Amino acid sequence: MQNKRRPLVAGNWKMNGSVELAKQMIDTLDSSNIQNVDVLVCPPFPFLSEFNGFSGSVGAQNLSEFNAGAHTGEVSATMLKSLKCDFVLVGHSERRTDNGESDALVAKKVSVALEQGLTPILCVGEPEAVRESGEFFNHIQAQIDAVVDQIGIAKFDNIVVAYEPVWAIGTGKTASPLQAQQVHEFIRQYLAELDAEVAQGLRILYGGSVKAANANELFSQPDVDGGLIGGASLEPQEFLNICLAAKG
Ligand SMILES: O=C[C@H](O)COP(=O)(O)O
Repeated sequence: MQNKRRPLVAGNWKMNGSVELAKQMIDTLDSSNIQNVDVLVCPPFPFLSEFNGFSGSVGAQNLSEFNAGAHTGEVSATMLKSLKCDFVLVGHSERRTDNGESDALVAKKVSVALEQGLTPILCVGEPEAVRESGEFFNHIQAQIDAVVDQIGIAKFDNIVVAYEPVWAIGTGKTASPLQAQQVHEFIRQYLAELDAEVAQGLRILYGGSVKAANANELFSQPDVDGGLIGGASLEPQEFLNICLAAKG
């Protein structure tokens, strides 16, 4: 039987990179013949087509909640599919902050991605003040509830969740393996109350200052199924080393 929780390592380039970096990344990853890990690169929209023929997967960093029409500057799920995307990040904290994406909008985007056959990577996580207040489980639960209400628990079979504590993103301040495990376990147990089988098969990635040097310890936690990598995914060899750390 296929391992539904096969490790996944996703690189989120954010608003960085170039055609040249795409070529270097593909060369490095394709020549490494990585086994037993799903590798995903999420470059900015203009570089998606550079990944045609890449041995791993390609994904987008965002999608529109609309399918087509007069929505200037938006990119639809159908367009992403035509560019061979399999995945799309939804609700990254930078979009929640910079673009005011609400839990409800994020839930709608997850639904649209699924309808068009994309696998959404639902990003959740608490800001520093929420962590310090001790209310982080409630914060994450609300982010997840919005999506459960929109799509139902059964469709979590076709999504990936990424836990990214906002205070750990791009700060060099990684969550400890214990802190990551604690939240991942919470997410899985919370969803297991709705459907144990779906929760057991759900991939939950950790994101926030992951590097090759700390990846192994984070990925060894029982409920951590890989990573969502920002800064370190811009360096081909470093990203490859993180992918290799996920294969167990
Ligand atoms: O999507 C990736 C995350 O925001 C993590 O970014 P980072 O690895 O630069 O901290």
